[in-house]
Amino acid sequence: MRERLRVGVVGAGYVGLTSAACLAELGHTITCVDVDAEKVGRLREAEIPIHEPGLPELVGNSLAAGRLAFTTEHAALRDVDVVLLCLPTPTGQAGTADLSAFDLALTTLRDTVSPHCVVVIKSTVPVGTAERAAAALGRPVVSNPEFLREGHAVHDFLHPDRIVIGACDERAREVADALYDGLDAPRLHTDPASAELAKYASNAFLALKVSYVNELAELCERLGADVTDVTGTMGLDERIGSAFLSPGPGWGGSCLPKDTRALLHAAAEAGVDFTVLADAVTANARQLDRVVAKVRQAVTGSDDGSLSGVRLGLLGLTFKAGTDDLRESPALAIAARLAAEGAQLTGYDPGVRRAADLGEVQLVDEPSLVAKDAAGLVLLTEWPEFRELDWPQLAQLAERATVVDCRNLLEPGELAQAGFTYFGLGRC
Ligand SMILES: NC(=O)c1ccc[n+]([C@@H]2O[C@H](COP(=O)([O-])OP(=O)(O)OC[C@H]3O[C@@H](n4cnc5c(N)ncnc54)[C@H](O)[C@@H]3O)[C@@H](O)[C@H]2O)c1
Ligand SMILES: O=c1ccn([C@@H]2O[C@H](COP(=O)(O)OP(=O)(O)O[C@H]3O[C@H](CO)[C@@H](O)[C@H](O)[C@H]3O)[C@@H](O)[C@H]2O)c(=O)[nH]1
Repeated sequence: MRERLRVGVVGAGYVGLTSAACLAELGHTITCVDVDAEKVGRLREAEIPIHEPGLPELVGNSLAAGRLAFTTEHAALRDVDVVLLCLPTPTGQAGTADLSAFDLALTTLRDTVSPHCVVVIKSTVPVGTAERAAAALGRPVVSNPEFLREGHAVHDFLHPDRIVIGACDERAREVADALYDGLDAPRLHTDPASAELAKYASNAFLALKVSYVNELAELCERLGADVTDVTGTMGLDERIGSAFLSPGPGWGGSCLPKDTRALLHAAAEAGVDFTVLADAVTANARQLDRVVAKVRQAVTGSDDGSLSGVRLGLLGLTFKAGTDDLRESPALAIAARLAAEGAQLTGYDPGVRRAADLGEVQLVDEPSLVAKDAAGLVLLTEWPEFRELDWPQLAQLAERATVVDCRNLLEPGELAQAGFTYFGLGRC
């Protein structure tokens, strides 16, 4: 018999909302608290503020079944068996994780939850946070980091590669374990510090992989090799694996940049010179310059040509395909650099409907408007639908039919047939 728990979820963002909906699907009863009253109002109507496949259906079903409720009142957590902390931990001073929202929630919980309630941290937090929280709350606190990817959040939560539970206390560990009854995934039981570090170590390793492949792509260009064939060969080695070997405009999003900064900060504080990670971060910043240099060369035909007044169309603004998240998007960082050089930018992204924080980019709602009179198109996000665009028509609309494909998404031969001069990354 599976244990049904009364679960409190604090924070209704990508992690909190996904956890709440999926745990309700597993049969638990969920009360989800968020300080954002507007968000809570929309969630009560099953209006989902983020783009995550499957999430609207899960939230709608569980709301209707009475297994999921949203509130702004932390007091609603008085009788829950377990509380999941899903609060934001953005970059703070000098690269550390800013724990102010997290600490505020702890203060509120201290006076709210029952003495038997088990507290579980799902936010990504520095090593030692669970121990500090345990002292503040006067009870054991479990570290149970989340590994879901944006755009695949529901799938990743319900089919995780692993579930990590870091606990010092046996009962707390058992309660945290029971949350996931019904999921078929390897479980790793460890101490809170190891669980906390495992999360940062995983994200930092993913960042390393992409920085490696981005620099490799440049080497391929210089040596006349094709990066797709090089990484294709590497990826067939099980020790390397084929994931995270696609060159791009740089890694971004709400997690990899902030988590690498936080881990570097923690390493420095601990007196560890984490050079390989520091270099991966530097390489990622350099990748933005590489892309700008490539666009300049493609559009002006010279390494020092001026982009002033040049009209460029951007395809993709989010940090990757399948999400509406613009946080730390390399596409927007590249746009800012191009705009600083005087380029006039229009942008289209199937995930971005409102003109929010787009800097100098004028958002248009169809790709043909991006191509119209453009001196070049820059593909920055790997939305699959960009492959299916009417490229011959876009070539007609553009002032000059040039495309810089920063995701190696398009078929160079097809683009040439459509009339485009094509530039990819690391392709000969
Ligand atoms: N986004 C991801 O893909 C992802 C994946 C794994 C782990 N994480 C980690 O999970 C944590 C949360 O990330 P996220 O992307 O879900 O954040 P988010 O910004 O999408 O959501 C955080 C939510 O917490 C709410 N909030 C802030 N203070 C609160 C308080 N005192 N009480 C109640 N609610 C409060 C905010 O209003 C917001 O709705 C971070 O530590 C992040 O690093 C994120
Ligand atoms: O081959 C690749 C793979 C990824 N990226 C880029 O790397 C960034 C990160 O991508 P991804 O990891 O899919 O994004 P997130 O949804 O932020 O997920 C990461 O960050 C989450 C928050 O911590 C973790 O839970 C996930 O496991 C971890 O993959 C994006 O800019 C991608 O475009 C590439 O350029 N090439």
